[in-house]
Amino acid sequence: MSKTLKKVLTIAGSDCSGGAGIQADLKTMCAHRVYGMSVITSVTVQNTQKVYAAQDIDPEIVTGQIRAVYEDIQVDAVKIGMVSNVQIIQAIKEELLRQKAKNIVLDPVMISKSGFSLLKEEAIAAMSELLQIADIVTPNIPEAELLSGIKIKGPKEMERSARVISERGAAAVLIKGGHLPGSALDIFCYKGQFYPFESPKIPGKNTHGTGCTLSAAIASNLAKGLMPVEAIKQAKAYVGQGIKDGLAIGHGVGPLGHLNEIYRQLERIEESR
Ligand SMILES: Nc1ncnc2c1ncn2[C@@H]1O[C@H](COP(=O)(O)OP(=O)(O)OP(=O)(O)O)[C@@H](O)[C@H]1O
Ligand SMILES: Cc1ncc(COP(=O)(O)O)c(N)n1
Repeated sequence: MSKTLKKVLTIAGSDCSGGAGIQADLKTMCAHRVYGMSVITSVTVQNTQKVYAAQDIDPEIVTGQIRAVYEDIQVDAVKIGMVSNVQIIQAIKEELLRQKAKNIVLDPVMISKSGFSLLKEEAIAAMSELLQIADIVTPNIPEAELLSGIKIKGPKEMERSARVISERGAAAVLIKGGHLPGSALDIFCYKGQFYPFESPKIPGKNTHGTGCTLSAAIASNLAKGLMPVEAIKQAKAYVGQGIKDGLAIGHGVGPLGHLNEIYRQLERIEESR
């Protein structure tokens, strides 16, 4: 089992309430049956209602965590989430280059759903450093606007914005449309082509960590050998199911239901005994 088990690393911030960040990523990896590992960049103080504070980890400790993992374990894919500041961005870039990391999915996290800045203002420009090493970058609408300088109102601007972000060095760009009215339309720009992924918007308030979950699912699928378009298609379906299975936990924007399919399977096995 351990010989075929794929290993996936998340480099992200901790969400003590379990809905986003490292915690969402590890649950996603678990549900994808890959071995999850984590490098923590920042410890946030948050719940489903609000982010109260964040304590960034020393960049040397971030480097040390990445090195400790890569020196000992073969990593099949890596997802990068909240990176907080310029020094941490540089530390991640240098170490991932040194380790010749492959299958890098970058979720350029900037602002939480509750409006807290998870990336220092001066670090927004430095995000382009990470674009250059990413195989797939997954900005939401406000992040794509900041990275490309294009105001996005619909699919046309999503495509233009994706092209600009590609020109800035990202190998492939998935613009997530969860913040736009209408359906949940994401557009993937890959090797000069556009691939739309559209699904009905699921009503409800369980969308805490949708972006974290999507990027962790894409990384897990890449680790398992899926090609980018299929990896994204399956990851989007996983997020949709997670929103539908959303858990009534907390008083604000609640978490996705990650392992419900596995729980359902276990229940069926128990019932058939
Ligand atoms: N209500 C919804 N129903 C179905 N899919 C959704 C819904 N909201 C978001 N999605 C999908 O979830 C994924 C993440 O999109 P979103 O735009 O919410 O990212 P994000 O803003 O980075 O997330 P987060 O706020 O967690 O950081 C996309 O594939 C998007 O289409
Ligand atoms: C550590 C961490 N990483 C990412 C998010 C974004 O998720 P959301 O936009 O759903 O608040 C978050 N809230 N916390």
